[in-house]
Amino acid sequence: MDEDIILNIAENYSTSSKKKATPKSGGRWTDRLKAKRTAKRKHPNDTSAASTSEAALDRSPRPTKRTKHERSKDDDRTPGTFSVPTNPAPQASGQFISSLFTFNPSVSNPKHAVRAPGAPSNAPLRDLSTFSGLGLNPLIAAHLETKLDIKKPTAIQRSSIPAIISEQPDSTQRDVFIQSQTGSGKTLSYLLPIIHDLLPLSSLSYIDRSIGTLAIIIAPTRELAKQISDVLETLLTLRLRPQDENPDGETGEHSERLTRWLVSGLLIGGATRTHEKARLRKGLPFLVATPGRLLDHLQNTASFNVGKCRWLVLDEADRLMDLGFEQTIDGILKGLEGRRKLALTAVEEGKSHEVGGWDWSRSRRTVLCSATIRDDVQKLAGVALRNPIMVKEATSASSSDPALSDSKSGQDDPFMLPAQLSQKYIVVPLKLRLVTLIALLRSIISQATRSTTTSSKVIVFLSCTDSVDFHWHLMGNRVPTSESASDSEDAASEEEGDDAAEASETKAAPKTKSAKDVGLKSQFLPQATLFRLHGSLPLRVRQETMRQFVKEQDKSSLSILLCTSVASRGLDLPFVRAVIQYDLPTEGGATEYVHRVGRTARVGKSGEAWSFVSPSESEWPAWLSTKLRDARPSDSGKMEKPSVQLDQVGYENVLKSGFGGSGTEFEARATDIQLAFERWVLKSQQSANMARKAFLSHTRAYATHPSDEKHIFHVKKLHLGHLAKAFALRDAPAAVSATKSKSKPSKHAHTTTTSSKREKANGKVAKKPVQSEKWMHGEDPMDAEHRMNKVVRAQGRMSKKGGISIATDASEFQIAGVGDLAKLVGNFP
Ligand SMILES: Nc1ncnc2c1ncn2[C@@H]1O[C@H](COP(=O)(O)OP(=O)(O)OP(=O)(O)O)[C@@H](O)[C@H]1O
Repeated sequence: MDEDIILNIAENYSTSSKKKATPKSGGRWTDRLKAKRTAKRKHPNDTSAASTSEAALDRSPRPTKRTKHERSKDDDRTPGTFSVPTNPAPQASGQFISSLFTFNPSVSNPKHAVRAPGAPSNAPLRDLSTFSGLGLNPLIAAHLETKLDIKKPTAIQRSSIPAIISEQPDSTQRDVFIQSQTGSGKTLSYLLPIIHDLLPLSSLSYIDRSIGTLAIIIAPTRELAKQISDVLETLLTLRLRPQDENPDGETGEHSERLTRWLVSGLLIGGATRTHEKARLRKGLPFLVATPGRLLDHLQNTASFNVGKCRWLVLDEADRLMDLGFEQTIDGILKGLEGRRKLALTAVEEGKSHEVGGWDWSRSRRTVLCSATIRDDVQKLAGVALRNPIMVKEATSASSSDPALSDSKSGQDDPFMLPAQLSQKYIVVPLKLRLVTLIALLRSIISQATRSTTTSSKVIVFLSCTDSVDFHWHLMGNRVPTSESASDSEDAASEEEGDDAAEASETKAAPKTKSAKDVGLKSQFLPQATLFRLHGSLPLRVRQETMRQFVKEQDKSSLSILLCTSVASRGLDLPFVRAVIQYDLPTEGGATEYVHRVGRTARVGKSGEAWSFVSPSESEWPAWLSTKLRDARPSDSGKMEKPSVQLDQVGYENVLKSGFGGSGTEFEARATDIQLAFERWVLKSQQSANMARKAFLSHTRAYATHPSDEKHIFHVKKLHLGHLAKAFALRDAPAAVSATKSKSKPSKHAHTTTTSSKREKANGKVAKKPVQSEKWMHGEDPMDAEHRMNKVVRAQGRMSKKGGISIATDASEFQIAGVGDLAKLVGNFP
């Protein structure tokens, strides 16, 4: 099955790539000249022929000529099988190891230097605004300042707090839609007003937790729910005192913890239902929950006392919609309404033991938060919100009014990003993706260790769980065991806890006995600890990962988190220096991009966002920038410019920065690392399986880009043989999948799709296994490696001879000399 998919794709690629027009510009001048000459030879009368010539498609940076024999061999090649032009591989081996730096499509150079980021747009305000000046209970304001070091509100807090706590009759009955850029403090913008509203209930003589649930916050993922719950608990542990008491004294005769009754609870699955029911029975005035679990208790837990609920918050509304929670939320709204009616009827009929004084005339208010406004979010707002006020950031004290408006006003708003965020992209040939990632991470580590700030974390987004698992094991040099490889398979479903998740959580428990063992060291990334996070890991592994990743704040110890989009929404991970989108989002398009990059540049801090773009995806940056909005003031002084541009950085500069050396030395070092990774894949059956699985899952994920993005992301445009290299696979995809389908080494394994098919059709059986399989069976793979190294060295010499100008700006970030790197590679795997 897998094999068929790959074969089809590979054949399609072959056809389409030949039809593809060659760009007339971009690449090195030697390559362009070469292409032009070749085209002229083939089509002497056609001046435009260079753009379509086959020869021009080969944009090798190596300016050597291929022999006729080599050319014809290359032209016959099927995707994924590549010869080494200057050093033809021995025919006997049956396999060629593709050089990293040959046969890559040309990549145009950056058009301009990376621009300086703007002034922070989501930082706490510097004007005279204060929390108490916004009308917030001074006890809460004092607590924020003295205990949490939060002194000034952010722009969204300045808009939302007065809007939510307002006692104007027309405001108290209205719901609220909060839209604000990422990392702008949305959580406090609703939590503070809710605590402000509930705090006065502390003076009621009968108040205790048995009052039931008064505020519910719904979050789309377990991680986010846990994070909100942690913030809430910090706020609720305030020892709030009446104003006439000494705010400095921790204890005192008249000291009273007003919030003692305001207990908060977390419903996210993972715990048994019986345990959750027991907590609900005791009473949880604050509840943070994932949608499915909440609905479950609304439908099945009789003791869930929620009839007096005053607040419902739908956080990360766009993610809730992405995950298909529309109906669940509808069910929750109906469930809450039903329970309220039942409670009220019970009071009216005298069946309830209610103490008097409760204001039943006050209806529940709903707050919906989102960093983006999309049609589906507006649809949800239409269902969940009643006569909503739209709250957006007010950029100055006097502009707080314009920040409140009818919810429809934001209809066509593009997504806004923090102005201080530096957004960069690298167009990387597929074969070079893996080594470029390593180089980029090494550069970032180097900068982080030399920087005076504490930002020392990097988040790398990948397309799927298999790819996260593979890269984590590969970069951490951990050969997967059946236990570590099966972590994902036995664990809970991606998002929140339903029955299956709960059951599998329990079942997976013995396998994850070492939940603490979630970080790996990488030889190529000195001082860094590698973590992984995806929705298929058991909950306790996910939680331990988050705990350790967040805990690490020492800049001498850099943390790298490899993850899927599960980490993109709402997670507030402090000190994230950079977000790398190694794989661009397959779902959610620009919205997902905004959320992912929003993990850095939070509350006024600086941050970098890097995106890996394949040559066939080169339209993506322009497409994306039309959907984004810059939060920097425009020339006219207006705050929001229509769009923001991403800056391109040349992949060669990244390689030089990460691997150092002079001239083209970085090519040899990148090759060494690539070969070390390839050896790791060949080291064991598990590693090889993991690499293949990651490759296949990634390819499948890639095929799920929505149809309106297919002009940029189409699997047919991917050269699967080159892509295999990025998964440290030496085999062409067909051989990969053929090997996958056999538990034993395949007798039918071939290096080319066509020969494989042909021989199968003829009923012939190949006698020689491919090189990689030979090595698995005790034969030496080094011949091929030596050939590849030789080619790279030869290229280096020839590049210099060819007079290509080589930038040597690498030393700025150089963190390991040739010797160090060689030693690292030597020790790996
Ligand atoms: N007024 C403030 N001053 C300083 N720090 C603040 C302030 N308000 C919030 N923060 C901190 O800013 C960080 C980000 O806040 P929060 O997670 O609420 O942002 P967000 O807007 O919800 O982000 P996202 O859109 O990614 O979900 C938190 O660590 C929070 O403690």
